[in-house]
This record gives sequence, C-alpha cells and structure tokens, in this order.
Amino acid sequence: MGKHAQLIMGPAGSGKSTYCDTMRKHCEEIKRSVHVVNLDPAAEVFEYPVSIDIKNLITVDEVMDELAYGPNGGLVYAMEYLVENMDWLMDELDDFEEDYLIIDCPGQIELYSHIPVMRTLVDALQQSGYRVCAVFMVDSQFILDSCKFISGSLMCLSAMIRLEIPHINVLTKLDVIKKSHRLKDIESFLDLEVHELVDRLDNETNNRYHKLNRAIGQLLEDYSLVGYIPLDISDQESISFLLAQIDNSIQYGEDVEPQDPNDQYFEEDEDADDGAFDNYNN
Ligand SMILES: Nc1nc2c(ncn2[C@@H]2O[C@H](COP(=O)(O)OP(=O)(O)OP(=O)(O)O)[C@@H](O)[C@H]2O)c(=O)[nH]1
Ligand SMILES: [Mg+2]
Repeated sequence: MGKHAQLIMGPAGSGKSTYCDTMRKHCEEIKRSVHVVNLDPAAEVFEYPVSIDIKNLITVDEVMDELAYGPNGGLVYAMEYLVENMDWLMDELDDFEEDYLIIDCPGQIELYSHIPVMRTLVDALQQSGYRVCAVFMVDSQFILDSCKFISGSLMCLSAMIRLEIPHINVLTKLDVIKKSHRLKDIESFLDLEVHELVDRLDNETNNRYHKLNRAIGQLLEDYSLVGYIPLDISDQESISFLLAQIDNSIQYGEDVEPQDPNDQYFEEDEDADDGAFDNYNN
C-alpha cells in the first residue's frame, strides 16, 4: 500500500486537532489502520490516542524553564530541535510503516512562513518513502469577509509554495457558520471571481490601498491554486468527500475510484468551478 501521511497545518485554533480526531474516527469506521502523530510540543490535552508524541523528545515547557524562552521562542526552538533530531522521528515512524498517518502540527504561523522547519520535515518524510499531502485548515469565519479571505488565501498560498507537495485547503467549522449564514452565502463567496473580490476589498479599504488590492488579486489569479474544501465534521458525507480528495492527491489505494478534482462538496452548485478559488488538487 505504501506510506501515506496527511500533514495538518493552519493557524492557531483553526481546528487542526479536532480534524485529526474526526478523520481518525472516520478512518477507523472505514477500517483503515490510522495513527495520529502529535508534533505540537505545547499540546496538553488530546482528544485522540497519540501514537507518536514530540513531547517525548522535547516540550515547550522544558525549553522555557531551561533556556528562559517565552512560549513562541520556545516553540520555534523545540521545532528546530526536532529538525536536528529527525532520526528520532524516523525511528518512531518505523513502528507504523503499514499505517496511514495523520500528523497534527502546531498553529504558530511563523512555522509555515518564516522558518524552514515544515519543509525540512516534509523532505525527510518524502526521503523515507512517504507520500505527503499538506492539509491546511482555515476557519470558515475567514471567508465571509473580503480582507480575511484574501489574507487567509495568501497564507495558504505561502505554505503551498514553500512545501511543493499536494495541497488541500480546508474550511473548518462549517457547522458553526451554517447556524448564522445560509449555505448559498458561503457558496457565493467561494465562487467569487478575483476581480469581484478585489472590488469588495476596494469598498472596504482606503483609496491608497486599491493598487495593492489589485496586485494581490492578480497574484492569486496568476497562481489560481487557492481553493477550499468546506468541512462539516457533523456530516459524514463531508468528511468522506474530503478524505477522497486527499487520497486522490497522494494516490492512496489503487482501488480508490479516481474523483474529478473539480467536484464540489456542495452538490447543488453546478457552476461552482467558474470561481477563481476553485478546489485544487495535485
Ligand atoms: N463546532 C465546531 N467547533 C470546532 C470545530 N473544529 C474545532 N472546533 C473548536 O475550535 C477550538 C479550537 O479547535 P482545535 O482543534 O483545538 O484547533 P487547533 O487548530 O488544533 O488549535 P491549536 O493547536 O491551538 O493551534 C476548540 O474549542 C474546538 O472544539 C468544528 O468543526 N466545529
Ligand atoms: Mg491543536
């Protein structure tokens, strides 16, 4: 079957650990042998059984105590320590060679944008034969506001460009947003053409930023790689749709039916892939 892993990333509180637990349960239901790896050296409470835990190597508390670092510096130090001790992780992974891995990462955004920790991790996994899919979580609150939508999309784009692996962006907490917004509103935001988004952004910002708005819109359009798959963890169909997209991107299971990457979770929306932010799979 080969070695496969999902690398779960995204800003603090975006729903990474909740996703790991949800996906683990779903995989167990469909009889897939799955293990969750915790790579957050500051994590305290786990909803899921932890098969490999970075805290057995290093914790942020230890770094803060011994080196008098603050929490963010402590986290960066701990992640760099992991990179220097990649053999530890590879040894731990040896016990789960036949299993599908879900890797829960910390939420500090500098890990994805400023320092090369995640890229080094991905390179090491690939060298030891893993096919890795980056699964980037963004809170769906982000998508109903043009400014947040653009900044969230740039964050996703930055991680995609840095990691250069199959990449899926997930809009989390759809169950929450469904309570306050109609699905149609959410869909219409996902289907926006970039120029429509930029127009909305112009309306919300001072004149002096309009040129910048256009340049950012152009950047997203040129790459046209930023798409989202909405996830409602209370809906099995939503979870299984997302898993199929991820599996497809890393060719998990020869017997898995290939899916059209342009299929949308919102089945009733036939024009969905007209938007500039279509779903994307490698
Ligand atoms: N209703 C609902 N709540 C969610 C969902 N995902 C996450 N939450 C809640 O959002 C909060 C943050 O979720 P976590 O899964 O801990 O987020 P995280 O990205 O792992 O956070 P950090 O590890 O601190 O970066 C928790 O209170 C979760 O219960 C979801 O899909 N639906
Ligand atoms: Mg977490």
